[in-house]
Amino acid sequence: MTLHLDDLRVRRLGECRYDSPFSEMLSTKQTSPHYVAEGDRVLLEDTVSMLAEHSLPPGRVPSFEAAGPRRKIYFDPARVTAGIITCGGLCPGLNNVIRGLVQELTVHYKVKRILGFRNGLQGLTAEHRNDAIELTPDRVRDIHNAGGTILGSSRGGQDADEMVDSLVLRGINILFVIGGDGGMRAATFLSKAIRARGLDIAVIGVPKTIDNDLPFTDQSFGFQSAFARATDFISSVSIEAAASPNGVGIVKLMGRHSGFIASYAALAANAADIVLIPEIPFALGGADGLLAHVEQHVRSKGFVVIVVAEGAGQDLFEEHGLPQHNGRGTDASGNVKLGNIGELLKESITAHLTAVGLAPAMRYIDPSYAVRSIAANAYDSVYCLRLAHAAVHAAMAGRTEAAVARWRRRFVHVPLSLMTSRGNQVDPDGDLWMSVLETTCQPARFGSAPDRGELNRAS
Ligand SMILES: Nc1ncnc2c1ncn2[C@@H]1O[C@H](COP(=O)(O)OP(=O)(O)O)[C@@H](O)[C@H]1O
Ligand SMILES: O=P(O)(O)OC[C@H]1O[C@](O)(COP(=O)(O)O)[C@@H](O)[C@@H]1O
Ligand SMILES: [Mg+2]
Repeated sequence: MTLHLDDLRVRRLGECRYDSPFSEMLSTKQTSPHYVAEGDRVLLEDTVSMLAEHSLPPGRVPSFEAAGPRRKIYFDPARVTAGIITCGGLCPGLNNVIRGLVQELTVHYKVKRILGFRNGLQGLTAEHRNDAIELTPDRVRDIHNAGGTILGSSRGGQDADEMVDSLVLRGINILFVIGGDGGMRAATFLSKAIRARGLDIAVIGVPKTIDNDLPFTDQSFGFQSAFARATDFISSVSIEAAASPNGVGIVKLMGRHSGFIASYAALAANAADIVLIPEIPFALGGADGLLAHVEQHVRSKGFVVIVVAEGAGQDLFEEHGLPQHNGRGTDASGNVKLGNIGELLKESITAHLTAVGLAPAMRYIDPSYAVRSIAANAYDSVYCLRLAHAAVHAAMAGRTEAAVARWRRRFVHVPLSLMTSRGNQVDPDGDLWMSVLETTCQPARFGSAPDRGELNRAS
């Protein structure tokens, strides 16, 4: 997809006429590698060859608006009521973002009223709009020490007009939506309804997901904490598998469409023989299939350790007429329910090894919720705080229908239309997957699984 400068423009509610409380602090700042003045931009691409391909003057090269405080702001802070919602699956750092938003809004911008809507979009329905809680620095002081979200979260759609009514009735001028791909779509959907009514309400997304499946962000917050936790489970399973005759260790990790957690955790633990991710199809049977490789590991090394992302091998259920293992259908948010690949591997590996006289000691764990419900680690805590700062600056400067993200290590504003334009997946031809292959020594393909080109042509 070729992006042009116009695709990267962020919508503004209007001219910034108020002095920012940061204007004094900013008056001495020059544009520098660490501070970008209004008007300067962060490049979309960062290699000379990619830039050269455009053959465009510097002012037309695709670039993002840099995040950060402006000297002039759009909203009069004294009249602002801000709202915050968290939606979708849990992710380490949700409370850190809430805390960062509340602190930045109150301490620096002196915003007096912040409402936390309960349980995701549900909190914006007529039934629940009055359940919102007042968020103050006192209320959020210690919340970053705990996982989860003090506001609660949910899946499932709500009526856009009813949600906009709630924003109007509760006097909201700025809404922060902390959510994943679904949450960013919901923010877009809400923004459109707000725009259709000509309302002066800014909507800013803070992208969250342990799957790291959102585009235009180097890594989503919480991802580091989540894969670090997942690493512990891989280490435990590998110790168990190694200590048992014909040991088979399987760890199933989250990752609906993207195998980032599986790949990073496997690299960090450096104990997996096989990593299976949604981006790379694989075959179970046949001379080069997964089962033959598992058998080979057990025969030569005595045990095998497999890390599998939940979205891997979904084509196997139908292809082999295998039971769906709770798959099929969609959840309340419209996400496809997946077949349980962990159970499928456990059953087929047990059957295969037993049939060849290597009855296995199976050590299978699915630590999914244990991985995503923890508090943010130190790295993510910093990241969440800085994203929260960027989100507040963006909203106060009248940006809307945008998300804040870190892109090529700089904080930027990304139009929601781009955030929801595609997913982010492990590139089978990229350096991350190459590192996985180098570490595990697994083959590039298990069996005669169709290559990606064939799959794309078929769909
Ligand atoms: N296309 C959409 N339009 C409006 N709301 C959506 C859309 N997609 C998802 N949502 C809502 O956004 C919320 C979060 O989505 P979900 O997929 O559950 O989690 P996540 O934000 O983590 O991806 C849910 O309440 C869901 O109903
Ligand atoms: O059981 P739940 O709550 O529906 O969540 C399961 C999903 O949540 C995730 O952890 C994260 O998904 P979202 O970021 O889209 O919420 C997925 O990896 C997983 O498929
Ligand atoms: Mg999602």
